[in-house]
Amino acid sequence: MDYRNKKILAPMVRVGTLPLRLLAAEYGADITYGEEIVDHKIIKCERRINEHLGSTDFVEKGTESVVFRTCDQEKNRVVFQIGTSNAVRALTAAQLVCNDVAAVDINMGCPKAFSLSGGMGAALLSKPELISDILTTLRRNLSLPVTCKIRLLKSPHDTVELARRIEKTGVDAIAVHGRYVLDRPRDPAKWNGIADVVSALSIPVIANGDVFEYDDFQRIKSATGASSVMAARGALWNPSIFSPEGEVSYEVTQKEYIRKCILWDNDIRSTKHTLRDMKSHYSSLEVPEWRAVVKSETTAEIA
Ligand SMILES: Cc1cc2nc3c(=O)[nH]c(=O)nc-3n(C[C@H](O)[C@H](O)[C@H](O)COP(=O)(O)O)c2cc1C
Repeated sequence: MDYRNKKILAPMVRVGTLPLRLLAAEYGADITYGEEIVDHKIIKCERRINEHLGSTDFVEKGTESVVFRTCDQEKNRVVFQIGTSNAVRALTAAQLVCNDVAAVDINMGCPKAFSLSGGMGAALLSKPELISDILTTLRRNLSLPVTCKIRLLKSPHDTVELARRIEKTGVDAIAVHGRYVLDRPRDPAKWNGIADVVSALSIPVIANGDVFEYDDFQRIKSATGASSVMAARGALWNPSIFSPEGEVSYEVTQKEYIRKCILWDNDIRSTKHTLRDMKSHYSSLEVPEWRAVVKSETTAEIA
């Protein structure tokens, strides 16, 4: 996988399932990350071909619960993001999916209590030896690209030192979310913090933070010198953000999203959660249309 000059759909829990990934790609996303999946969870799964949908499913053994669904169409651009705190488990998780995805990524930025208490996400940022162990283990044992996604540390010096250490593990690229662990999403992303990492490394750096419209892809690239750019909320609110032909209306992308959720039998909780995040950006949720969505028990009802 080439990480230069790419527009990338960021990993988003509950949101970055197959329908949103395919939609983002249709509008121009070159690489699409799946939602973070914790190693313990994927390790409990078995791979099944779903003849009916034409998908490859990773289903929790003994249940019908689909933990990760993908398809051939996205095989060359989908990135499987792992939540982990252990090199052996991360490798076991990656080996299970490695023939069906284009790359694997380790989440080192999630500040949520669930991740931190399990020693995952941003908890890794203060454990450089564990980071090296995980990334080196993956790099040595997998033939597909390995990356990680970090946040900024307290000082530019610390961030750059960590990034240099990560580069030494042989990873193919590093994504930098330009916020500190304690920052809120509404705090502005610090693009200069990303620029510091770009100047210090030779591997491609993927810049992430506050890309809300098509022109922002170029803006953040010029400001940071990064090789590629990753968008999360901007792409969730309107996946056509990736389109060089200009954004289409939210009503259109929402409809397309629901259509894909039906086609790929997306988990209803993921569909509702994603629609909620999309919708709340544009209007209050105190409207009859949204109340009807909340009550819906199937995607067909939502449609
Ligand atoms: C709904 C949602 C879910 C997210 N889930 C993940 C995740 O699974 N893994 C991850 O590394 N980051 C996750 N993030 C963080 C984003 O990938 C991204 O780093 C952050 O939102 C900043 O990008 P933005 O300013 O373009 O939104 C999530 C963000 C949102 C809004």
